[in-house]
Amino acid sequence: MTTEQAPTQSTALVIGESLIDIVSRPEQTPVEHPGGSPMNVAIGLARLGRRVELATWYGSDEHGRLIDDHLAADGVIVSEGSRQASSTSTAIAHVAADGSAEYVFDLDWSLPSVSVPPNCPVVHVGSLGTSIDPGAEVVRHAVEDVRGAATISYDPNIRPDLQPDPAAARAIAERFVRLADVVKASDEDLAYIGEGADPEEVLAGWLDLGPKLVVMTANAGDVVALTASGLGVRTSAKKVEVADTVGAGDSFTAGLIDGLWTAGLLGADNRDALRRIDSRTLDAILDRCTTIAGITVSRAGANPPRLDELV
Ligand SMILES: Nc1ncnc2c1ncn2[C@@H]1O[C@H](COP(=O)(O)OP(=O)(O)O)[C@@H](O)[C@H]1O
Ligand SMILES: O=C(O)C[C@@H](O)[C@H](O)C(=O)COP(=O)(O)O
Repeated sequence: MTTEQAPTQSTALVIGESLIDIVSRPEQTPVEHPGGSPMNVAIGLARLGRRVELATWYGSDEHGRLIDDHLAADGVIVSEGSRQASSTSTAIAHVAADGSAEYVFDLDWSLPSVSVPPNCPVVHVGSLGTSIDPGAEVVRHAVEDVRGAATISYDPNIRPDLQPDPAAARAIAERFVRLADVVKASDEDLAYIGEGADPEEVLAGWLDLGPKLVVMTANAGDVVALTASGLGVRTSAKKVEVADTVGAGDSFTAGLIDGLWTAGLLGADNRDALRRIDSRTLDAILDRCTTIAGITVSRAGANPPRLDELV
């Protein structure tokens, strides 16, 4: 008699901070939303129908329960050991009249270890999770270990308040760029670490460090994507009425990972195919990413769309 085991469903692993965004607007009472760039990416992927595990670090306090409920609502699996912080981190997001946000953080990022789920074609890391020790060092080792099997996606999502030295922020970012296959950065990230250099040139320079695909987003401006095989693609952001831009880049990143997944370009075995992605496939993926991010900016907080909103 043979026992047949169902194949394990592919699972994306996201590693990074979960926190509570306390969104403060002029002359309004602050509102609390679960946030943290990597957690937003995990939610974005889950809403696009992907199985996602999140290795993160938060407490079992009231804020932690808000995060639990938020992740459970979209079926994101929380890695064991993620809920042992003494308190849940917070980010006060000051939203200006134009919808742009600036953050002030109260953070603890100390996750002790990371275990990778079976059948994991992609690992996404970034933001504070790759820049704040002691957790960032654990993330770097995890990425070094898993890159033999999985595609690595990275978003520096630099917060100058926490990384006041642009050269140091650049050195940290580039350690991860060297390990990554796909990098998404905003023009603001690139301008900050470039210290006066053209953001597009900083982006292009990153291709020499190893990634197969690098993408720059710029609020309502164009998206620029460059590949290691020499392709360059430019796409416009969608014209939408902006509620706020919280989580826009994260929803874009979720769309990017999801699009590459559908195109069969994830997993270490597909690194060369990713490098050779054609312009039609890349154009279509980026166009869908701008739709996803456009929906996110059209509503309050990091609230990315579900699949049925994209038809
Ligand atoms: N004002 C806006 N109007 C339309 N789309 C926007 C706007 N701001 C952001 N987006 C969308 O979100 C994407 C990511 O925005 P960006 O602000 O660069 O990311 P981040 O949140 O990482 O700073 C953009 O490429 C665009 O598609
Ligand atoms: O993790 C952070 O840096 C702050 C988050 O709380 C916030 O949700 C965020 O990062 C949004 O990121 P964006 O996509 O770059 O707007």
